[in-house]
Amino acid sequence: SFKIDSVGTGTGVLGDVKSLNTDKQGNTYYLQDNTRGDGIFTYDGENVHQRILDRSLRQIMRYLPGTLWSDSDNVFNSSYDNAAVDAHYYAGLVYDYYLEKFNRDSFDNQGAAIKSTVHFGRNYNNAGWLGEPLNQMMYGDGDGVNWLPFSGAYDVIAHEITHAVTDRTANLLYQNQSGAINEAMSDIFGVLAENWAGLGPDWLMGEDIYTPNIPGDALRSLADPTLFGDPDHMDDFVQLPNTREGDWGGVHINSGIINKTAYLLSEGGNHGGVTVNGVGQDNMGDIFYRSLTQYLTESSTFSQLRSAAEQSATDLYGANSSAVTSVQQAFDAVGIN
Ligand SMILES: O=C(O)[C@H](CCc1ccccc1)CC1(C(=O)N[C@@H](Cc2c[nH]c3ccccc23)C(=O)O)CCCC1
Ligand SMILES: [Ca+2]
Ligand SMILES: [Ca+2]
Ligand SMILES: [Zn+2]
Repeated sequence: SFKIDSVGTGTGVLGDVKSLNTDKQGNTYYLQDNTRGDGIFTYDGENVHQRILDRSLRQIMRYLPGTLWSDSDNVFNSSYDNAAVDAHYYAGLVYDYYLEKFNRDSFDNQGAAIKSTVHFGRNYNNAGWLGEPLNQMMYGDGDGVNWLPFSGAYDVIAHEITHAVTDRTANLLYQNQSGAINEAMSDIFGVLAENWAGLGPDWLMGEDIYTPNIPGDALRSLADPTLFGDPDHMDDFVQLPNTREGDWGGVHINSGIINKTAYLLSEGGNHGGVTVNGVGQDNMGDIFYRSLTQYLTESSTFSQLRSAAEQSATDLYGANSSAVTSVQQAFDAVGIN
């Protein structure tokens, strides 16, 4: 069927109203945004997680992506709609971020369709990027106490889409130091994208969907990872087994060291006995984006990230630029040589 672009409105997880690019087919409106790349598609998982017996990816694949979200009047204002509204709207904003800031057309730089499944599971307290062969995001509803529906946070959606960018570029192995860099890249561009959209500025991850009854906390902090129990220096690198229980060698924990590095490079500060002269968010983002897309590989270590960032800063600003010095200061400050 040929596409008819329409514009609807919807209410997000936090009760905010926003306009949505939809697709009109007959008298039905779908959460299909035809204005960006090969499209942005949002699906109803219909609580698939509860229907999967063994929770295996093979089982999940039988049910995902679910049903393309449809509505009869192009007004998505029921509570069941909230998670879909934000998944759809924020995915479009993340597409715009990568296109405007890095001239990257979707996560594969070839306009790949961006697909999200919400209502992946009632009380399912997580979200994620499901790589090959699904190549889509999924969002749990959260338990309502510790978590709201995960698509309600722009930085979470930018985090997940950045996993897709990483998969198509450095393809950093999701374990140990390469996995912690993978995680940090998603947190860093999650925060930068949110600040770019004017929905911050903060250096926190997931604050909009984390513990709705407790203000001011978050899943992670890039400015001070230790606020939520993550390390901010190599002296505190956490050795964990490369298992699910060990968070694949602590990828969501040791990412704090790289997150802190990015924060210091951007904002400057004194840490680990070192003074860092900040270069600002845009320049930090350019240095980390160039590292991710031009120099890092599957097995890159923290030390190789330092080399990649120094080379990227040299490429962008010159060998004797203050930016190169700032990169060296930032990595010195967290003890990465
Ligand atoms: O993308 C990621 O890194 C996380 C996806 C984890 C995942 C991996 C493989 C299959 C399924 C899910 C999801 C997010 C995450 O950081 N999850 C952490 C923290 C977390 C979320 N829900 C939890 C429940 C219990 C404990 C920890 C958590 C984790 O999975 O560790 C990213 C932003 C918010 C949720
Ligand atoms: Ca945030
Ligand atoms: Ca909270
Ligand atoms: Zn992640």
